Amino acid sequence: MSRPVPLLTAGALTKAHGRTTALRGASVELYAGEILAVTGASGSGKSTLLHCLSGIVRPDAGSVTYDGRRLEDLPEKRLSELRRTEFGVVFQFGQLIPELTVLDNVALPLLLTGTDRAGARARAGEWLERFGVRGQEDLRPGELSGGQAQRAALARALVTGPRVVFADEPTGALDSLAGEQVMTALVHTARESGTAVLLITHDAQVAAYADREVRLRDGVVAALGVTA
Ligand SMILES: Nc1ncnc2c1ncn2[C@@H]1O[C@H](COP(=O)(O)OP(=O)(O)OP(=O)(O)O)[C@@H](O)[C@H]1O
Repeated sequence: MSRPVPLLTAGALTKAHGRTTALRGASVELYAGEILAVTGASGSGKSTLLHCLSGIVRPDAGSVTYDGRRLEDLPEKRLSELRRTEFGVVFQFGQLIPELTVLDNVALPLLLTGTDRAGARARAGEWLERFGVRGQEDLRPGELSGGQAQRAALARALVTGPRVVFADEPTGALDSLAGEQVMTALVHTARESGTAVLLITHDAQVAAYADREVRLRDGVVAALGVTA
């Protein structure tokens, strides 16, 4: 049987932030529908790798290929469009927009991709319900618990039906019960919709939700292993 083609590939990425070199030739492959954990010590380059893979940051050298397209060859406008339609992102602190209601936060990515307001709000409501955030649609994010806010952030990341979700320490600010609820919701929905997840974590319990794990050490991928 021929090997499947990765959906997203980082090839020998290097990236420096001023005088600090965060990535020194990191290579990784993400396959369609898989959940890949990227682990490693603080400062090993995990977030920088995620930013390069998701097209938020351009690497100094090396290549990122998504579905046959090299991100570095895309003009900024095409790259933004691709990020809006194909990628979803969740950070450690959900980064919901504080001035908008929870419902409008989740509806926003749909509005940005051309869905009409009524349709976007209806779909956002369905996704919030799916993530167990009920009856809080009209609150501001600051009025939610940490776990509810992260589940709303997941709804926002998944509402457009992306093929890849990038999750940077999505449970890092939560207690273990809320963290488990967030991970269960993320894994369940990703499996159901065939969405690939690149999950950054330093927590072995969180990494255990993944199909596969890669470990970064000093900006390179140090080891490959199967966790499940
Ligand atoms: N914007 C920046 N400006 C300067 N240095 C940075 C910047 N972002 C990251 N770095 C440095 O690059 C290195 C890698 O950082 P990165 O955030 O990618 O690692 P990480 O593994 O995600 O760390 P953590 O687990 O602590 O979030 C670190 O030494 C960090 O201090």
